[in-house]
Amino acid sequence: MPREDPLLEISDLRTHFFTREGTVRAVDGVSLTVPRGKTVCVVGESGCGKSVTARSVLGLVDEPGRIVSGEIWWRRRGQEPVNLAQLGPRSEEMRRVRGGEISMVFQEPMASLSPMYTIGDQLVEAIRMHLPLTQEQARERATDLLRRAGIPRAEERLDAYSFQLSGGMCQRVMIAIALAADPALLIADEPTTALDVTTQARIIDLLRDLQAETGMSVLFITHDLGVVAEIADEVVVMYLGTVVERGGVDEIFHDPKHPYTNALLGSIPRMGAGAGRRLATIRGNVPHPSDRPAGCPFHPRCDAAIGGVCDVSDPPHIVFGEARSVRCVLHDDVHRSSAAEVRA
Ligand SMILES: Nc1ncnc2c1ncn2[C@@H]1O[C@H](COP(=O)(O)OP(=O)(O)OP(=O)(O)O)[C@@H](O)[C@H]1O
Repeated sequence: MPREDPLLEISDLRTHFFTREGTVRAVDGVSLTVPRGKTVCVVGESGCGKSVTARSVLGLVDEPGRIVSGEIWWRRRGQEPVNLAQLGPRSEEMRRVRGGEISMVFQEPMASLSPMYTIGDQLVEAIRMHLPLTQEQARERATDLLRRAGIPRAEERLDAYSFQLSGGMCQRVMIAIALAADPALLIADEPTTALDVTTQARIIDLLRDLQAETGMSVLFITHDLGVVAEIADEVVVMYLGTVVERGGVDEIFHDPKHPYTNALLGSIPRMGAGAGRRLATIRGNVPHPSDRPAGCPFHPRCDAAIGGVCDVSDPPHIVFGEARSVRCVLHDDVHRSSAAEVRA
């Protein structure tokens, strides 16, 4: 079956940090696709390289990091594709893409807004940076965007400062700013992590509604599979700088193939699971990327690991379909039989 139209295609991306202590391979061979009009969730524990992947797309990798190889194809309709990995972070083309065609919402809404300027000033500036509108037209658009982001008394709020608003309201303002230029792709990096549970749910609903209304694509980064179930069309599971499994949201939840995906699913609270029942946690911690285990990076924490195989060889990449793949020896006939020999 031909794959849906890709808007963003990341291929074998490597983003490393060259620190005094050594090279941190934060993103080490990531490939993923965001189809037009779909929501793709990138999930994994803290430190797996989710944020660095997202920041690489927009040329926002902090010093001493840089993209060392790979491609990030941005495919605007009717235009030649652009490899964002090759654009200078401050180049004119990257500035046009960043905030205009692709925009990003971060985890800490309070920290992203300036306390020195009103919400309206910041929103109008974002609009005018990308659209040829007069001050008055931009202010009208700003009111409309705040309304669409679910902010009551939008016109009054234009004159408020961020410190006068709650965290949830600030995140709605950030979402309004992100939508200022009608982006084709919204990257949301843990946008609800800093908010209380009720506000989290409202923000997720808002993003889902806005996605349906505008038809934009969303790349949503989270460590929370509960959120993934709410919002994703496709899921990318990351572990220690690599993609270990990809699939449609139902495939990931009902037919997980990687032991890491299984372990993440085991740690989601379930309705009716019984009060006081302990949640399964994944034993051990994600190692630091500069201390990557040999073989499969997950093997020291994996209950299904095969000695002499998983701790020695890189896991094979098994492809089941265009958007369905896993990196694990358990799903490879050739490797499985050699593993059986090792065990015999
Ligand atoms: N400026 C930096 N210098 C050195 N290492 C860095 C830098 N920024 C990130 N890293 C390392 O890159 C790795 C991946 O970080 P990243 O923030 O992408 O993880 P993540 O999966 O998004 O986790 P979280 O959910 O905690 O944000 C981590 O080990 C982190 O320590």
